[in-house]
Amino acid sequence: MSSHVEVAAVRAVAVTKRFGVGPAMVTALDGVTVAVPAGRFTVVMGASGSGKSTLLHCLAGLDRVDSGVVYLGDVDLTGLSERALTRLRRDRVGFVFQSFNLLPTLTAGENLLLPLRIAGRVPDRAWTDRVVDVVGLRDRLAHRPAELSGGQQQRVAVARALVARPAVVFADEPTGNLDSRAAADVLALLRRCVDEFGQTVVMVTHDPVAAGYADRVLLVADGRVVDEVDAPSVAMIHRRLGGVSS
Ligand SMILES: Nc1ncnc2c1ncn2[C@@H]1O[C@H](COP(=O)(O)OP(=O)(O)OP(=O)(O)O)[C@@H](O)[C@H]1O
Repeated sequence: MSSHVEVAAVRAVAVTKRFGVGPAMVTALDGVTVAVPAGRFTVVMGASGSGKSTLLHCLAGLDRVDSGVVYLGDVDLTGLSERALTRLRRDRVGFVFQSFNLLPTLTAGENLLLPLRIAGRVPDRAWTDRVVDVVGLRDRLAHRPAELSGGQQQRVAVARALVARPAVVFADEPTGNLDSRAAADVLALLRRCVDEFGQTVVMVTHDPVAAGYADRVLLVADGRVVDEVDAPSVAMIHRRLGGVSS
């Protein structure tokens, strides 16, 4: 038996989330209890509409839950005011979305420092330099998004998520708009953030190949986490997905 004690970076306990009312009501999360281990790369998979993005948004404090509790570290997000939640998201959470969400008028360098500037924080030069090197953007910092490839834009977005040293980086289909080569670059980059910085990463994806980069895969079906697979092979993910996505 392992004596290793897994520390959760973020946890959901009996979380329920519904959208709409009456006959149009959808239960997107149906009593989810799950822990995301710190310093690991966790991937969330499942069929379309199974609740993956809703789970990510609830874990990240982007969406309020209807019942249950979400803990980021030991902070109960459900007990926070809007203001406190906004501050916590700004200081403790990084986001990467499918659409890169960069400001077109700013350079890559300005984009990646924007959240810190908005927060009134002074960037840590040594850390920012390290992040820029890891994402491989040193010679692109003066370029605007339109002058960058999709893969490069997404790497700026990953750097932007990292510079504030968040407790958790949440990524929702970060490779969804990329060709397979750029996607592989971004996935390798996220993997490196975990291995070199001890960053906690949680990523929603449809792509079993992307799941092959993960330490753990959470399989979601009908608003529930129905399986957890450690150190999955791509073939294993295909098999398990086949079992839940009918
Ligand atoms: N804002 C919303 N209003 C109404 N229903 C919603 C809303 N967001 C999600 N839903 C519903 O909740 C369920 C779960 O949606 P969610 O986006 O979490 O699924 P998903 O697994 O991420 O799907 P996909 O892979 O297609 O992105 C779906 O039935 C969806 O239609």
